Amino acid sequence: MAADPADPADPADPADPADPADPADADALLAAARLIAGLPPAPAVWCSGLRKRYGRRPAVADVSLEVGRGEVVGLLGPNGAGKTTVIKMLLGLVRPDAGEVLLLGRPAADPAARARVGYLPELFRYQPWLSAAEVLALHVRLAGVGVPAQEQRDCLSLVGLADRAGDRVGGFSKGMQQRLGLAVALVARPEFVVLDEPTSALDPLGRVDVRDIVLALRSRGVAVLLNSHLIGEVERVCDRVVILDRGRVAASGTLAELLGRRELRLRLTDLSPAAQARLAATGDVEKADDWFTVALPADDDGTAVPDLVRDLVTLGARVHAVEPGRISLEERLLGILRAGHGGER
Ligand SMILES: Nc1ncnc2c1ncn2[C@@H]1O[C@H](COP(=O)(O)OP(=O)(O)OP(=O)(O)O)[C@@H](O)[C@H]1O
Repeated sequence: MAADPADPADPADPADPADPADPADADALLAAARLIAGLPPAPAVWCSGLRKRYGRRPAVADVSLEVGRGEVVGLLGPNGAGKTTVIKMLLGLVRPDAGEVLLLGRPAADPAARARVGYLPELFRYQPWLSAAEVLALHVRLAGVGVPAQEQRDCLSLVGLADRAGDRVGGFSKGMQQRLGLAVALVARPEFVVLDEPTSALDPLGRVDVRDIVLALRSRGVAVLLNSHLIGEVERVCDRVVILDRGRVAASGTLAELLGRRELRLRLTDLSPAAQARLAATGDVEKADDWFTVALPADDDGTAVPDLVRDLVTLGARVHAVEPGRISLEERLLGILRAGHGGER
């Protein structure tokens, strides 16, 4: 007989709650609890199909991404690409028009999730009448976390503000305010840290400090989402990169995936016109003395290099050296953005 979901006594009724006093239900509850405890923790953040429009202008057209626990992900893209808007939607600060977000496995607006997130916004101003130490203490209270005073002082030392703890924030330089913002993002022992342009006002030493801080966070299993125009910074610290362009994900992947073995350097002599044409047919070629750098096709299935070398030799070229070249993230980023704009930028 089919189960009757309307019958409260029917065990198949999904609305009939488990009774912990019933040994069968208690065993099932225990098994479910063990199953859940054994699951890996939810990603630091996950989103799918995010969209946001301001008036008639789409700021974010369709963005899906994930930051795993202990992972450092870089967000790159030109001005106005939608990076800050995505960040704000991930943190429940801007309501998406469409799409879903899970922050540490919970809805983005859930205070329990937000209390475990550290955020350095792109634009911020702290209360100018408070001292740096008071600003930190205030944020610790807002996060509802007990952080001892010594740990708060350590946090100010970490960002290089130990000797300015008692000074009013109103008298801080831009870089010092940014350092304080970083301390605020870190002080409540977050599991996920979002840094929106954390080094825009920092001197070179400050930038190195931020890099070290991000790497230290990762080594403690803290996930980081880093939005920065400093591509070298992203390249040095990020495990993965998401490139946004006009509100969409233009590319994403690990640095190895994005940069890959997409170029080949060859030292060649006795290059006939036919061999030169064969080289040019592979991809863009740059020449410096006897060295040729050729871009490999993005869809290379592993045959491009052996086929090229075989053909060059057949066409009479002398092949002295063949080595993989690695383009920089900056070159890759520009290539992706130019391709997306039909080469008009
Ligand atoms: N509050 C807002 N009201 C109206 N338009 C907005 C608002 N916030 C963002 N936008 C628009 O949304 C688009 C994306 O902006 P966003 O700040 O997310 O870009 P971004 O990639 O962070 O840029 P940048 O690198 O310059 O900081 C832009 O066209 C911007 O003008």
